[in-house]
Amino acid sequence: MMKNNRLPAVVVKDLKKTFQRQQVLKGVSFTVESGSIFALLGSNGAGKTTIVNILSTLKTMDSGCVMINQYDVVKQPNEVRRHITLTGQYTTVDELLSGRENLYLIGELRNLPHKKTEATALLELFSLQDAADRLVATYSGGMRRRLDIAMSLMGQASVVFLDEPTTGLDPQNRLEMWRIIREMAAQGTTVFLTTQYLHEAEILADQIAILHDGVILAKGTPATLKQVLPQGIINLQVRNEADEKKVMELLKNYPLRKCSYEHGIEVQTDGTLQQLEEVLHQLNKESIILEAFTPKQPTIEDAFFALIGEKQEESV
Ligand SMILES: Nc1ncnc2c1ncn2[C@@H]1O[C@H](COP(=O)(O)OP(=O)(O)OP(=O)(O)O)[C@@H](O)[C@H]1O
Repeated sequence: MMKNNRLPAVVVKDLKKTFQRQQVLKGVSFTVESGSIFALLGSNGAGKTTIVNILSTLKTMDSGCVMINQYDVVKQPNEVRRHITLTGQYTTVDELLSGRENLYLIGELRNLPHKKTEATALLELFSLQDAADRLVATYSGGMRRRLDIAMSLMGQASVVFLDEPTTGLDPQNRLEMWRIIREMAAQGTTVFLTTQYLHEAEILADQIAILHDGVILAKGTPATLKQVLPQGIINLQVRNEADEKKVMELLKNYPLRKCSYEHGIEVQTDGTLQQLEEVLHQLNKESIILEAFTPKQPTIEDAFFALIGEKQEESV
């Protein structure tokens, strides 16, 4: 959880980056508190990996300022590298070694004085103690992913970058990864994660930033981000397709979305009783029978689409 009394672990100010002629980052700014979980959300190609690469000194920026634990990524890259770890596609697990041996190997490469104790603690944190001395070739996909992250944590970095840590994992392994991420933060590590799963950001992160079109469109706690939405979302379910078409026409002045279930329509009102009455009145006038009528708790997913929708309308 957040420890507000400490200096921020990551400070990004007006970060800009252009590839060839495409300006991917147009002035990105945000701060990550020490010991918190920060999620960077964005659609495909939004520039999340570019940000992670710049923050972890793998790529250069065009302009702006990035500080990690008070070290400047441009002027003090070696100091920054000592404080961070980047997981994902970059570590390689040796299949012909056991999990423990893989961890020892990294400990030797990094010249760590307490590699055995660290390895044992990480095997336990990542629920790999029982499989510690088995060859990695016998590990499942989820176990390999956990070992991969454990390896990158050897050396006790204080800021961990996790680029889409649960992509491709089954639900059980995803839950296990969530537990590990929470545990890392509870032990004081700052976790910076990118994810394509909005739900994941919602349940894990202390702070979320939504990246779109080269800028941070919104940032805040999951609860604050939900507030960017009008609170009057109602899910309606009608009896058949004909009624569904009628409702779509009758309520066309409201923001509407098809629901994933049959003959379901989501209507956004301003949350006032007056608008709710108006919606019901219009349906009643046309004798449309509702199978179901449910107010809905907005999710981060709704906020994400609402924000991106607004942005696209603005640019039309
Ligand atoms: N080295 C490069 N040369 C040219 N263009 C690049 C380079 N690296 C990234 N890009 C472009 O920058 C944009 C952002 O890429 P980036 O990988 O950062 O996005 P992302 O948000 O991580 O996407 P995804 O979720 O698909 O991984 C993309 O349009 C990509 O094509």
